[in-house]
Amino acid sequence: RNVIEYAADSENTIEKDVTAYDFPACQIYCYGPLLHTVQMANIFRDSKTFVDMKLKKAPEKTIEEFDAFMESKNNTPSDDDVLQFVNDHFDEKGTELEVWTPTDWKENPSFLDNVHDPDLKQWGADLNAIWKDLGRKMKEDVSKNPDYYSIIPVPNPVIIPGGRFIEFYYWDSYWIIRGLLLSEMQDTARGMIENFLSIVQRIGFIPNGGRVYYWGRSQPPLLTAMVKAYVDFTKDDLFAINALDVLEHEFEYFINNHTVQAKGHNLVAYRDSSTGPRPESYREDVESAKIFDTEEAKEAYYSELKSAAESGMDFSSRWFINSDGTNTGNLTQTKTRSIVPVELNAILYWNAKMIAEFHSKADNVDKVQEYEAKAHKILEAIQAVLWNEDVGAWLDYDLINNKPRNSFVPTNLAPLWVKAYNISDSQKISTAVLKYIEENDLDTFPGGVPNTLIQTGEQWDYPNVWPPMQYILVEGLDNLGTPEAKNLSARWGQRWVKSNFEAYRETRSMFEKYDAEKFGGHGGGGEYDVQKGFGWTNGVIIEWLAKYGRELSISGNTDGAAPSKSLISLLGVATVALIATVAGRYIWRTWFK
Ligand SMILES: OC[C@H]1O[C@H](O[C@H]2O[C@H](CO)[C@@H](O)[C@H](O)[C@H]2O)[C@H](O)[C@@H](O)[C@@H]1O
Repeated sequence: RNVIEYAADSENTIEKDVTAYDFPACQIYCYGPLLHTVQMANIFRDSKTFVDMKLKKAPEKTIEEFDAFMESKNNTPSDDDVLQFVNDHFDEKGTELEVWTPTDWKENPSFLDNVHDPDLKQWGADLNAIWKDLGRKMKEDVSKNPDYYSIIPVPNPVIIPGGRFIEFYYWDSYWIIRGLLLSEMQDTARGMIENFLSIVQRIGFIPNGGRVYYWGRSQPPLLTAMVKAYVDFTKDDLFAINALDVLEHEFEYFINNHTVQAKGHNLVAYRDSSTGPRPESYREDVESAKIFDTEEAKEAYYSELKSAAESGMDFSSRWFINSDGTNTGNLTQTKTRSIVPVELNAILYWNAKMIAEFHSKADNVDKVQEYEAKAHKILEAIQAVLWNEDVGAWLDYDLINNKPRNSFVPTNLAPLWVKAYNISDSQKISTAVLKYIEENDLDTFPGGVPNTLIQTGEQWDYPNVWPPMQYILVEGLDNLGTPEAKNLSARWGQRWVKSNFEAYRETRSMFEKYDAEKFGGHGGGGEYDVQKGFGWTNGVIIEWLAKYGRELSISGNTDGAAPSKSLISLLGVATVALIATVAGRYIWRTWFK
């Protein structure tokens, strides 16, 4: 049965989660000799291009013709031969989609009334208009002939991230949906959430993005939070109540498929259930896997890479564990499956709390107790394994060396965002966390807080700064509620808005990531060019224009970053030298002349 047949089953109780074999299109786009031959021929600059192309003939027929083609070329076709085969059998990338103007788009959403600075107001209006560029609708043929496409059919149009990402991405959609709600586009937001609910009903979980080749992994599970955002904005409690079965299913899917043990507690870690290299970055993975001698070792490495992709942080020194147990090294030391990540556990705690809250709206007393108890267990585990009193933050846990990973990542503060701590400890945590921020010099970067303090060339490492991570930090500090934490939160939020504005003023573009070192600078590195658009970036800025718009002004636009500790010590040395020189001269003149 294919995904459409799953959808047609109205009862839709999912007995198992899907595998690649449930998607006939997977024999083209997820694994096998055709995928290998085309991706290794290096005919497209971006490996994602090929897996996004539509088939001209049914998958089985295409495979048959591919086998004949290989035989005719003695199994050694030239790159030009392969290109010819691709042109004969595939349509261009993206032909399955139409640009879609959201029907509920409004010219002057009320968040703009909160923005007083005229330049920022105009920028807010420009961002609101970008929703129209990022709207995509699937052509009817996709649901009639899903086997001809790698895209996963969904009932409603979507807002995409932009650039090379022309399909939905799971965690990106959380910030997109919040931005849509503030832009008064409730129908579009609801349509996207309904797409996700239908995907869980058909597939059992939400894949990384809207393509069959992402079938083996998810992304940070934010569907329940999307429903919560929708209900908070619309007060439509019934929407949440009706979604409960699906939300529970997704929650259980994560627990059942991601649980690991640490210090006697059950926690969750990212993982992937497919085999082989990432189809969308096939050649890159095969190349970097060359250092491994055996097929088994290569396979384990592919799994680590795909698990890192499930985290959304692909790739980063955050996931490196080298032989001495530290995170220096390179991509081939990626060991995602052996690291207990702070934010994934915090998000699951949050999901359990929100599911309990939705059940309480329906007076389902037993279910409220059940999910409160699940939340409590996760919180206990987070407290016992991840919170680190000495450091003043939560730390990922290394299951190979059985020790915390004391290295900065914004997710170390993710429990503040989802309130995964004892609220009565707020003052103590605030003191500890602010000391941690100070010690790591995190307030000194003009372009935002970097994702790590280690430079590896990977896109989720220094100096790149990512919108969802700024959001987690800023909202987390705000939630903490102490005056000091709230003050820092507002400064970081406003700095981010100003820096994004500076980049926009210079380039007229919104980027997927930015540069911590440069106020108004965009990010780079990793395996593809920096992308523009950009869904989550726009969502976060719209939210913070609404939040800070009355007090924000960009006249004399500067970062307001604190001087770094190294700069302070440099200034200190310079001051001492100056005083010594002046004093020396005085002594020389008065005593010796
Ligand atoms: O093609 C390489 C990788 O691209 C995606 O990851 C990046 O973009 C996503 C969309 O904005 C974002 O969700 C993710 O955090 C980024 O790292 C994709 O999600 C990966 O699976 C893929 O391998």
